[in-house]
Amino acid sequence: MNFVNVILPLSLEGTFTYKVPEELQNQIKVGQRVVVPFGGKKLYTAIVAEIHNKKPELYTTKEIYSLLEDFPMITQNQLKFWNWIADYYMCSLGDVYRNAFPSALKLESETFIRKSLKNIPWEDLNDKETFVMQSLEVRTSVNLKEIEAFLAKKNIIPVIKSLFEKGLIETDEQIIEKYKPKKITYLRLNPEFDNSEIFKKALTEIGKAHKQREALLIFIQLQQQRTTYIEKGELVEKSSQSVVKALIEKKYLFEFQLEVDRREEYDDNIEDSYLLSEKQQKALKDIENNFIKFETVLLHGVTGSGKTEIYFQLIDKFLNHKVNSLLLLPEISITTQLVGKIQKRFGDEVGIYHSKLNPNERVEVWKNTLLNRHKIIIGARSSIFLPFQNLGFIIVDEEHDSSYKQNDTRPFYHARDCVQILSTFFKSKVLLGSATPSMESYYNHEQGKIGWVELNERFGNIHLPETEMIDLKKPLAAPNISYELKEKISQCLENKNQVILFHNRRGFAPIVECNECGHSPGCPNCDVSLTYHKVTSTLKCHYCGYVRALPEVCPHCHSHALETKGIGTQQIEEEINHLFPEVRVARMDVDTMRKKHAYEILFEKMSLHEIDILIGTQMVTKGLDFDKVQLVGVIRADSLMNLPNFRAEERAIQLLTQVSGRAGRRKQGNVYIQTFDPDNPLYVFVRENNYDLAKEAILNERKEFLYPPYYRLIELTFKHKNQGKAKKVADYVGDYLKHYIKSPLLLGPEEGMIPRINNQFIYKILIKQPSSKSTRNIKSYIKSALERIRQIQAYRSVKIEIDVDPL
Ligand SMILES: Nc1ncnc2c1ncn2[C@@H]1O[C@H](COP(=O)(O)OP(=O)(O)OP(=O)(O)O)[C@@H](O)[C@H]1O
Ligand SMILES: [Zn+2]
Repeated sequence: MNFVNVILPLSLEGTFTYKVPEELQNQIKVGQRVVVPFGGKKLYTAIVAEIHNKKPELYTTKEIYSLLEDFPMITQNQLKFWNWIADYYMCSLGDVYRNAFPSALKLESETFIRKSLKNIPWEDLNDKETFVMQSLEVRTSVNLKEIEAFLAKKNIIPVIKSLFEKGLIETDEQIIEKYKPKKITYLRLNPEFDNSEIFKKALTEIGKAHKQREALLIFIQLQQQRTTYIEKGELVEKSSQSVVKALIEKKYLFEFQLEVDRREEYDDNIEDSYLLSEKQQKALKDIENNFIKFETVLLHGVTGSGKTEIYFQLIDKFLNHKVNSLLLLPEISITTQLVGKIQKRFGDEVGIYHSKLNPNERVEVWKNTLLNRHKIIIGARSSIFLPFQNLGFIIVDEEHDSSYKQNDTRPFYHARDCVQILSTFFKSKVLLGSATPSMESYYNHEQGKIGWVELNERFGNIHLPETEMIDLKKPLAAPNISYELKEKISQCLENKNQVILFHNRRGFAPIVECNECGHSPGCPNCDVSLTYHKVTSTLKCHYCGYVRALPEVCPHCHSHALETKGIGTQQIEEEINHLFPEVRVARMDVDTMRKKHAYEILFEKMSLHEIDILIGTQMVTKGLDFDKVQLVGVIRADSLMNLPNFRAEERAIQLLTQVSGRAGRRKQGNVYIQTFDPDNPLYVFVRENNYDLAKEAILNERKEFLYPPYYRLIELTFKHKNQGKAKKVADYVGDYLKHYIKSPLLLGPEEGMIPRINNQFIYKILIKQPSSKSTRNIKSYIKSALERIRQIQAYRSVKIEIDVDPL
């Protein structure tokens, strides 16, 4: 067994073979981290995927440099899971590795150079070479990135090469471990002082240094009281930095360091579980019965029905059988109320994993999971990648939520769907929960693949809120607030209750337009209009981040007739402040929630009733559970329906149902939906709380127009800064695929909905396939089309992304 195949953190197909040096042969295991050279002098951290003795015939193998630890960081199950993801989502194993593994554990290679021992013949060097050698006079070693500061990038390699050939420098690869364990400094007494004679003598030697003597006595006292080590910080606090330093210098005390967990211990009281209501009890029983027959069960429980409590009791039952659980939540909910609730119940058994953790905290949760220290993991979508031990139960809360799909970096996976595979490795049970289940889950239920449990009553037998439509064509109290809504808000506030208002656009106004010439300032990098942010008096692009000051005159015709069109949350806030000057208003959107702990502060204020009206984007629709929210208002429902996406209606109904669900969770509440089109049949479903009927309508349409869940989609995106090139490659692939896939199932290539983002022109191809069929063939056609593209030099620079099951 002297070869290994490893996974490199690169977007390259397959694994790579290396030779194992003799001294490592007995130590190497699958799943371990190793350092390997790749592509010239670069070093990477790779993961061992396979150990074998098949010597590659076509090339000579390089050797592994070193092992990073003597145990596997990746489990066998994870390797299987990574392979499945790479295969299904059509990306490389390296893409999965890069995304699934904590960044702090992936070492980075940087080439360093240092001076050799040879004398420097300064007069023979050209000025570029002189620069480099001078920098090495002041520092022993410099990396190539730093040289970019004084030499043009393209010159660096030739200059370094020449100095190298002259024997003046040596290159030197250094690996930088990014993960820094947290260390605490402790103190101990000089062991010689165990002998009381020596100790007495030492005390006299301290002489007049009273403070030192005092500190030493405090230390001894502490040590007698404790079974643990004494932290240096504690003694410093009781005495002073300089005194402790002196004691260490005089060798009365010795310092030493230990690694500790960054995870803070939960030291509050543990709460008992609640008594379930009759309905909850029944739902729980139904779920358990369904698990006898099905691996996956969906709990369809209306908003406020107490699904969380049912999750906890199931987790508890699994825990009693020594089985671990994973609770997945949409990204936003993770920073909110549920985390506190689960910690109150399960204390230190819980590990939390999400994107707001810093890299070191991520490593710790990873290691603790590997060591089976967390019996329960609560996390956002990326937590499916943790090295689980003994995972027996997985819950996907709000399973319909689109944040389970990763859409910014490869792999473009959907956590809910991946969980179905993950569970087969562990033979675990999966519970999906939602008040507004996805069409995919309905379909799976129809197909007999998953069990289904209904919980159609709110906890405490409280009625779901009463919903009314308000016609925006009637006179208005403010540009976007009807008299009726204003009146209802006043009443709600008079009764000392709280209000949530939902609008799906952030900023002040999506468009600034000139009334003279019709010009609307757009983003220079993208084909979109800039959004006006009044607070900062700027125009921002929500796609690439471009920002400019609001121009005083029209950039096109120089008139002063610039006006804002459309509305954003900032504008609603302004109108509300104007209508209710005495009232405490807060806004919740990406712009206000950027700071760390912004959510916690806002939720605290909401629970303490220090906020009367909360205005926000989609963020306010998810999971919030505040006793005093009696009124929910939707500013403009039409803007949800009119999005050009086949999922627009499904999403609109889900959003309206979810946001309505924030109202009246302790006592029946009210929902007011403002719209220009109150007769739209979709609103009937929302008003009557009839999600089942809505789902029928949506599913019929999906079937007719060949969309999910009846058809699977694969979307190809072509991007290039040269429009012609992007189009050419898209056409080439389209023509190739036409041989195998016929018209209604192959759409495009066509321009992206936004034809240019961040200076990249975009073309798209959409492929459909009946869900009953495997996508294997389609995927192989796509692969061979892309292989052909890679053969053509001129086309290689076009970026091609494959999105399997796009949302
Ligand atoms: N058995 C119980 N005893 C006491 N309180 C309960 C019980 N079950 C639920 N509750 C309370 O009822 C409220 C609603 O429950 P929960 O937040 O779990 O609803 P949900 O089904 O998750 O709703 P949503 O889908 O709207 O998020 C919570 O404040 C919860 O603490
Ligand atoms: Zn832009």
